[in-house]
Amino acid sequence: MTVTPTTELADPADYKRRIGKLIRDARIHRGLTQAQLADLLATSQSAINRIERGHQNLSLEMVARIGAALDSEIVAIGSGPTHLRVTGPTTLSGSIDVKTSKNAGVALLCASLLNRGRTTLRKVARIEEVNRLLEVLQSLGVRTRWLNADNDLEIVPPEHLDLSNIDAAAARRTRSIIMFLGPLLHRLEEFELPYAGGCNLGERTVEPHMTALHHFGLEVKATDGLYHAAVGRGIGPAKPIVLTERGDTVTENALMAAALHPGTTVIRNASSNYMVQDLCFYLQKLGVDVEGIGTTTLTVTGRERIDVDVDYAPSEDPIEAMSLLAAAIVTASEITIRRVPIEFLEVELATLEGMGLQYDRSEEYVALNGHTRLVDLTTHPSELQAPRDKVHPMPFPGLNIDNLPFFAVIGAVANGQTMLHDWVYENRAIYLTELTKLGGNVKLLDPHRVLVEGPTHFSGAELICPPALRPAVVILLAMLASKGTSVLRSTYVIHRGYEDLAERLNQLGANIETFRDI
Ligand SMILES: CC(=O)N[C@H]1[C@@H](OP(=O)(O)OP(=O)(O)OC[C@H]2O[C@@H](n3ccc(=O)[nH]c3=O)[C@H](O)[C@@H]2O)O[C@H](CO)[C@@H](O)[C@@H]1O
Ligand SMILES: C=C(OP(=O)(O)O)C(=O)O
Repeated sequence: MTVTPTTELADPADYKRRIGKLIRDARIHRGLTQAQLADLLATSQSAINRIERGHQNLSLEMVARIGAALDSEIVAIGSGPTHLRVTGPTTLSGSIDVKTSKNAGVALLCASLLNRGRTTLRKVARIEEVNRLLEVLQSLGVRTRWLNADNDLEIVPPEHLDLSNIDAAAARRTRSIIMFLGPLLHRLEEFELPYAGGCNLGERTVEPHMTALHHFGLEVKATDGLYHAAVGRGIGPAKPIVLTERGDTVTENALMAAALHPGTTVIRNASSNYMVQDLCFYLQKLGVDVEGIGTTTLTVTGRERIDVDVDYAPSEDPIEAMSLLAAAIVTASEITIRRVPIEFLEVELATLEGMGLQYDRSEEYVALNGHTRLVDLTTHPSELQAPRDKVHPMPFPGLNIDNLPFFAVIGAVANGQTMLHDWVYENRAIYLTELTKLGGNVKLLDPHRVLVEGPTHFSGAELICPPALRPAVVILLAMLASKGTSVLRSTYVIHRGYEDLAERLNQLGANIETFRDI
């Protein structure tokens, strides 16, 4: 990724000179010659000279390496927000692989706390949500290590977990911290966890989690930004746990609590969604008996203690696959999206077919987890019509709630009116109206219903990322189709769930520059 630090008004040559001067000052401060710094960086003295005079474009990696070599905060990559500058309209071409899912990644990181042995997770998406959870795990004394460029990740919990130094700032940036409750209730009798955070999607209850885990003796009081948890020992579910909402993370929390409960637990109205299935397959590798995977009744026979070295490869992300499909559709491009977890995208594809999307689908093959069915999809530029009926999500095997927002930008390039009904989130649909700033015709009928009228001729504009992952990506995709230059500011929320999205779209022919204020 090339990151260009900038202030909005600075001329590009000027910020290169400013960075060059910062580097020169830091080098002199460290008492190094240009040749000595060049040696440390395995480059030439003339390259350092060019950098210091502001005559050289710098990659993010190079700036980071210079910062490390000079032990200088001044040239280290700052912690300020990153922004994207998109030049469009773009036509994409080529192939792209779907990465493994954020939602299985975070569940598996939490589940690794059940195991006293070593967990190796293969090809984990290197995204900010994972980074936050790794920071929290490390602050509890868990050893975590990226093993290679394939993003294989090793996790080794300590004999005793210490919550006294928990990284509360990292914990508060993710909702997934709530999934520490299930594993922790077996290891600690009393503990505190910061409130779950994450995207701003309106009220999101944690009550179903508390009710499910109460069956395992967990009592939680929430005050002063903390969940105060106390666990009654020797308590296990006396009857099936009936979830009041078919939520993904609540199902995962109940599964994790059941995994270390040495009896049989039945979970009804369980989610059978992709991340839940990945978690179940991992639990099976830990020696936990799980029946009913892919259905809404899970029967788990847990173990008193789990201590195994285990290797697991989570499956590909259906939401990233949908994002890439949407990218191809809005830019009217022919691309091949490889490793699409087709069983979690059937309704989305059927809806798109109904709208007129032309595509080819390869034979199915199996993901590295040994279970999930994958295909490669090749899109063809197609004239789309708005769907006759509203597009609405349902728990799996319905249309995934996280895929619904992409139908806003797809509806915008289709002929006619597309109605989206997001009954799930109190406050996510509202962000889709940001498409109007790029020329879209998007009306919020009420907090849950959006009407999109197409076709749209998008044109570039400057926007701040909405504080919600999928709507933010929807805006980015519309920018790919927009004529002229667009700027999308403060993109952390996108990095929360996508690894190198801008760079990977650039490999397909997009023109997206990442920059940062200094
Ligand atoms: C880390 C992770 O895996 N996150 C996913 C998970 O979050 P998670 O499992 O945390 O989702 P929530 O429990 O917050 O559910 C999302 C919203 O749907 C409501 N609700 C849910 C189920 C139900 O049967 N009835 C109902 O009303 C909830 O009250 C909430 O407002 O599931 C969400 C819904 O699929 C996805 O958007 C998230 O990407
Ligand atoms: C809402 C989402 O996730 P999370 O549960 O991490 O907020 C999402 O993935 O779009």
